[in-house]
Amino acid sequence: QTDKLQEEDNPITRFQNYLRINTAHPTPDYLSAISYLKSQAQSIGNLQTQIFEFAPLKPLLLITWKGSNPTLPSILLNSHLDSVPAEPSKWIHSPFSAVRSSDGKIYARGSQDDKCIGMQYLEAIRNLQLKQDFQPLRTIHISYVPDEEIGGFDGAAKFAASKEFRDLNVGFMLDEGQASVNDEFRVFYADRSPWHLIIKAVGMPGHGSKLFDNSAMENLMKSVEVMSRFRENQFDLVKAGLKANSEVISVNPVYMKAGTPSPTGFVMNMQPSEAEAGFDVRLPPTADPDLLRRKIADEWAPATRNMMYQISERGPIRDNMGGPLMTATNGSNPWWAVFENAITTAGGKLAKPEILASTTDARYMRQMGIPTLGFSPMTNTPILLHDHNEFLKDSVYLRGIEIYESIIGSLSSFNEVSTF
Ligand code: MET
Ligand SMILES: [Zn+2]
Ligand SMILES: [Zn+2]
Repeated sequence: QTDKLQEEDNPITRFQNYLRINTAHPTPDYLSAISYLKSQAQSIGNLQTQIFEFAPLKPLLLITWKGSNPTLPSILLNSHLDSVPAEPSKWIHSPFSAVRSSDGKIYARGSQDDKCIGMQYLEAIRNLQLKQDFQPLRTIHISYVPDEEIGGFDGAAKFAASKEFRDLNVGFMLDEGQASVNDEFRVFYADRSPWHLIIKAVGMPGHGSKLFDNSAMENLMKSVEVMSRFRENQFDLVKAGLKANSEVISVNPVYMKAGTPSPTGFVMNMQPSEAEAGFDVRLPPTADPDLLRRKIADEWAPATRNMMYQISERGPIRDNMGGPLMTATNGSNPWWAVFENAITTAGGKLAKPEILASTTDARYMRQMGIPTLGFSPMTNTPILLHDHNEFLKDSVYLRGIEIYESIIGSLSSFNEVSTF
């Protein structure tokens, strides 16, 4: 057969092809993702590519468009290669099929978080290269990093601390943000910091019928009650409109583990001697981590109630001066106005800068002192990251490319000598 249907090559199909690479944990296909992105860069031309491996089997792709004045600090556009897992049976389309519905919704794990921006950066550069009169003054780098969804320790953390990163002389960076449900673009100047908290109770085992004090389950449940009250108090501040979701400390249970297993489930007439629960905790940059540590030790998991706990702090929470890890969005940061103007010039409206409720790799670069904004150009879009049926509309995606053309054009042409 000679008339084999040739697949169309356009921004949407190129996005779909990236989405079809299964980069979900626990076995993200980094090699296929990188080879796809590299081939995209080659098809654009005039770009250099480098692959780093700061940890074994954790490749990182760097794409570079050299500026006419490479001595000026460069611009870095970051996105992560990996995705969280998906439960295919709960999706209306398979999570790695990137099906486009008749109303233009492209369904895929990663469509919002964050493969959209990874491809939009490239499409914007593709378009800028077609403009005869455009040549970047500053060098533009795009980084595709592994492992963001599992903390970034073998990805952005090692990258940011490397000599290779220092040599890029990055002056300003963009990383992922989050969708906006209205027609204003959202921008994020800080992230909340994640802690993984595990609390564990031990106690005397006993017959299922026996009432006694200090069982492991009783002790664990008391802690859960105390923590639920704290959670409610924080949530009340949000519900009352006093604080944004991202400005309070969130504590959400993510697993509970207890019981004596049996072939058909659990032994029902035994009270277990051990019980544990895991929590996702997020601290806004203004929170006092010492205060929370004390609260955990004294109230949430007190040794007096036979409780043990383990806090795993997932990344930095303070800057190098001991202050909150955030990027200025005022006159003290010359990049801010360039960014803001670029959005306006493209006909976009920008919402008031926010703290991100979740966490991104940006924290590692902010810690290196690099001004970093979180931005994913998705307006009028429900926030579906880590959710079932994650999708992005084709029209929103294409509009995002135009927004990035404006942003990348402005940032790379910014001629002021940096003063910080
Ligand atoms: C725990 S590190 C951050 C991973 C992911 N981006 C999240 O916010 O959950
Ligand atoms: Zn993400
Ligand atoms: Zn995510």
